[in-house]
Amino acid sequence: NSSAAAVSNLGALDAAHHLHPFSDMKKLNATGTRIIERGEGSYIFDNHGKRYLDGFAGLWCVNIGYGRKEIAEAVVRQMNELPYYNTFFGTTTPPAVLLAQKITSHAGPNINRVFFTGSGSEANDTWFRMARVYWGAMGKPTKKAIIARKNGYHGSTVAGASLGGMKWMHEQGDLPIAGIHHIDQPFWYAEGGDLSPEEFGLKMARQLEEKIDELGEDNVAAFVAEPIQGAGGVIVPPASYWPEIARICKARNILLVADEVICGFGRTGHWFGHQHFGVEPDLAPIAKGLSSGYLPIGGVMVSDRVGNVLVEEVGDFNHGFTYSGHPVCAAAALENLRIIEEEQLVERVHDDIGPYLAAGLKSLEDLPIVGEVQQVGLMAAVQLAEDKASRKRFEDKEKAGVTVRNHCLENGLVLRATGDRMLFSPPLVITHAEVDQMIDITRKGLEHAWKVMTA
Ligand SMILES: Cc1ncc(COP(=O)(O)O)c(CNc2cccc(C(=O)O)c2)c1O
Repeated sequence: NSSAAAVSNLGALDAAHHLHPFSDMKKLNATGTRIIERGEGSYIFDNHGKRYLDGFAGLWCVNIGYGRKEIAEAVVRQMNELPYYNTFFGTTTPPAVLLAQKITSHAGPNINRVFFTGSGSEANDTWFRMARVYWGAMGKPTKKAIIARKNGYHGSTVAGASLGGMKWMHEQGDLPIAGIHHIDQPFWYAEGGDLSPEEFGLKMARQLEEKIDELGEDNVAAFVAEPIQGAGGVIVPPASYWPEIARICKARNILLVADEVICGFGRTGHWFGHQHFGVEPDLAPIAKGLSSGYLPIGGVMVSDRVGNVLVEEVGDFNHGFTYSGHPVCAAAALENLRIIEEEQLVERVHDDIGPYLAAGLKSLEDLPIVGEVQQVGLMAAVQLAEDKASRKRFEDKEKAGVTVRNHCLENGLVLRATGDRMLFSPPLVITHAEVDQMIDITRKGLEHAWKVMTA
């Protein structure tokens, strides 16, 4: 109901007043922005009424799909009852309590507590401080260093961006901050050379042990990793990787942190990605699918190993946010999880639509441009290649990915390209027919890009 003039002038106003994340604003102002107005199921609609199949579920997050009125109704009820109150100074609110309980009911027997935040980045900053407080309380205050991975992504706060391994982010703002170290990523296609995936997985995991030896075990607090790297390109590690990582964390007495911001809440066909790999984290940041993006909320799932010390030994943990456990955001997340539970969406991903997507993606493998397909549940990547046999990638990786992405967009499909990897992360409610549509449009985009890149 904003004024008609303003609505018709949104593009110009956007350029004049609104700085976008991760965007070259000069280029964006020149090309203009696509104004998204509506969403329904697995589709979004722009202000010209054009419909797009959202193969990326917003930003990895709209797990239950768009337009679920139940969440709006739960939010209106809570908003009218108690629009905000905090959980500082001995107070709490029913949605925050009930949400913490519901999350931990899906997180395995050793995780029984949640610390709430407003985003996934804040969740990473939260465990970053929590891990050091934990080791202080354990009488090992020098265990402060965090080991993370190149090409990992953990957010845009100072600690989140430092924990992340994206060099091009570190260069803006003189990151990483002290005390954060990176080892290589388990990206076999690009970095495995002549090693088998299994050998490469072990080799990459053993870099953790080497880094611990280099830093000194008494100086290392934790290792953090996404079960499957998301923004880095949906990089599924070889099967040998996670068991070895878990073994090393246990043997060398460092905390294992699984960043579940993308992998959580059914994305992999399990409630959490670490469950797909059979490892148990001591700490796990969450966000995105927690509320399906309907309202901003994040948190850290805390194991009893850390939680009991935090409660029994630490006293005041001097950390937290105004919106930690925000009652309206928590109400939206509660309703979101109820839908995921009642419609058995996690099981659906594992037993039905995940395998269906896998079959669809497999049908693309015959294309000359497809170097590799990786998929777990409803999280997948198609690696583009100039020469399949040698795993040779295109010189201009960005151009290859953008060419596929733009062709798909023209044909009504939103896909994410990270360099020369096409990423899929559709809503968990996507139907078989919509997967067929997604695969068909992707095939056309891949064939088009092959012509462009080999012309
Ligand atoms: C693993 C992981 N951890 C933390 C964050 C940070 O969450 P917040 O954004 O809520 O602070 C993320 C977020 N991941 C994310 C966010 C925005 C864009 C893209 C992309 O792949 O283009 C990915 C993430 O993927």
